[in-house]
Amino acid sequence: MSTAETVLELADVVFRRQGKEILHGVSLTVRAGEHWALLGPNGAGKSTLLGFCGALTHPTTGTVRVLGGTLGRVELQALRRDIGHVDPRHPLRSPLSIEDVVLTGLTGSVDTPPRWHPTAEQAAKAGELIRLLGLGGKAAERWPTLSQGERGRALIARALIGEPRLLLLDEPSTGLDVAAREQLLETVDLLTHSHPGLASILVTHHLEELPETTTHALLVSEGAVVAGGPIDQALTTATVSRAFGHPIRVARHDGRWSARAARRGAQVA
Ligand SMILES: Nc1ncnc2c1ncn2[C@@H]1O[C@H](COP(=O)(O)OP(=O)(O)OP(=O)(O)O)[C@@H](O)[C@H]1O
Repeated sequence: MSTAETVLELADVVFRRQGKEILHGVSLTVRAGEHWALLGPNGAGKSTLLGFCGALTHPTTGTVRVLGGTLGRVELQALRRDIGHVDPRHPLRSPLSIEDVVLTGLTGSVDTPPRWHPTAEQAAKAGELIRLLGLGGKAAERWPTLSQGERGRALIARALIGEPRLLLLDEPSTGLDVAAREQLLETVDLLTHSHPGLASILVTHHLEELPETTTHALLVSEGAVVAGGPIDQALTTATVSRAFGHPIRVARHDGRWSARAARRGAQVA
């Protein structure tokens, strides 16, 4: 078992809303340096789980410890500063430049607060991250003119500028064409070298959207865990077929995952 520091711990988490039990006792431990995929069909409970990981929601019962603080006992705002949350539905309306968007990661706001100016050090850090995320030379380009892929990478830089210990990526490849998706995945893979202690959780419906550096997976269905742990054990033809309620053949080539329907007559292991 890894001795790396525990970044996130969900213990027997139950979540009820409007008389309906949405999560039925989910447990998960994420340690520094681990890169988790959170996978499951529509309505499985992935976004609800990510809400706990991001210190946004409290469980009905069970405990959630994020970065050493137990939800319900610590100030959520303080915890959130150490969590980088990449939301593809980032609600930006004004024409900020990439540099400005990245700097809003320091103020925790969508727009630049009035009269706020970065220090030289903060501006240099933003520039460094913009280059790391493959947007060098585009720092002054404005949000409305950016492609989906560029926005996605800018949001990762925004999430990283506060030097978080936990990075949450909510369906980061949604809406990207194949080249933009591949660039984004390559960028995520690079983070294992540039930010070695960082832990991450990436939500997706598609195995093809998993970065090669994903180390662990949690497969959920109907509010319960189907499989969880090191990725090679968690993602198999049997577990993925069970989670998605359909015979699906899972394969891994050159570090990348794929899933396709098992054809009638073919045996599913
Ligand atoms: N606040 C709420 N009140 C009532 N039901 C809710 C609430 N939040 C989520 N749900 C329900 O809980 C279930 C899980 O939702 P969740 O959004 O976590 O699933 P998901 O796996 O992220 O789905 P998708 O892949 O479609 O985004 C769904 O049936 C959803 O309708």
